[in-house]
Amino acid sequence: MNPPRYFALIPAAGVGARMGEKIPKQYVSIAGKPMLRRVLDTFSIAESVTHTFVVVSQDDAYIDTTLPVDMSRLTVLRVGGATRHLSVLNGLHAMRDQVSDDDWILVHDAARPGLTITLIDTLIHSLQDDEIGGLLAVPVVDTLKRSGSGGRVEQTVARDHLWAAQTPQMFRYGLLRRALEQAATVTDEASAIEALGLQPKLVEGNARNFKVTLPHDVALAELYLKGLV
Ligand SMILES: Nc1ccn([C@@H]2O[C@H](COP(=O)(O)OP(=O)(O)OP(=O)(O)O)[C@@H](O)[C@H]2O)c(=O)n1
Ligand SMILES: C[C@](O)(CO)[C@H](O)COP(=O)(O)O
Repeated sequence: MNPPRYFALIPAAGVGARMGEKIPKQYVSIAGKPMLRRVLDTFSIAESVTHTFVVVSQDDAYIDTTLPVDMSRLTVLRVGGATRHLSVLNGLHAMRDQVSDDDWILVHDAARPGLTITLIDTLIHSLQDDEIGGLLAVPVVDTLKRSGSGGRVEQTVARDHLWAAQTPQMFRYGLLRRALEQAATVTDEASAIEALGLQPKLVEGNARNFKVTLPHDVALAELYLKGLV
């Protein structure tokens, strides 16, 4: 039997509504390069990753000018869906002829340009012998409040054992596809795996791998990418 391989799957079919830019946020330039291109460049130098698939929307007008010259380990899939969940699932269906059920899939948001090779390697080394798979995440450090009516605190939520999920989230192709096909809409891959009664492993990530979501996040991402923090 062939050893399992590692593939990256990048959902990049969102519109970036919360960012409020004229272009989808994955194409917004951070420290001189579109976010999505940064992510593609990082995976291109990850030696353990065999191939990267990027999912964009059917009418994406920006991807062609964002791609690197060397496309030998990169495929664009124009199969984006209405939600991140559907974009990932459509991507998994579209790549099915090129992967085996036992291959590992690393799903990573295009909106997390701070990912490093070290984080990819840490994730792979932590999970390569795992039965289920898992995800990068960081322990929650702030005290958490649940809001009630009128913007007032209804409850303080104990933060013990709470982690904020990042990506990549790494699961075997067959299991991940089945989980996403069966789940109600989920906001990450791990939730779909949990819905099968399984417990993904938490692997400590890094603050620099945060999700660029709001306009002011761009300045912080630039500081990380320029090595200023
Ligand atoms: N229908 C969708 C929605 C999101 N994504 C991708 O999923 C990742 C995380 O999503 P998010 O940060 O929420 O991006 P947007 O959905 O674009 O942002 P917003 O919710 O502000 O519109 C991004 O790389 C985004 O492009 C996707 O592939 N397909
Ligand atoms: C997958 C994710 O980045 C983990 O934190 C997050 O759930 C994506 O959420 P979004 O609402 O699609 O940005």
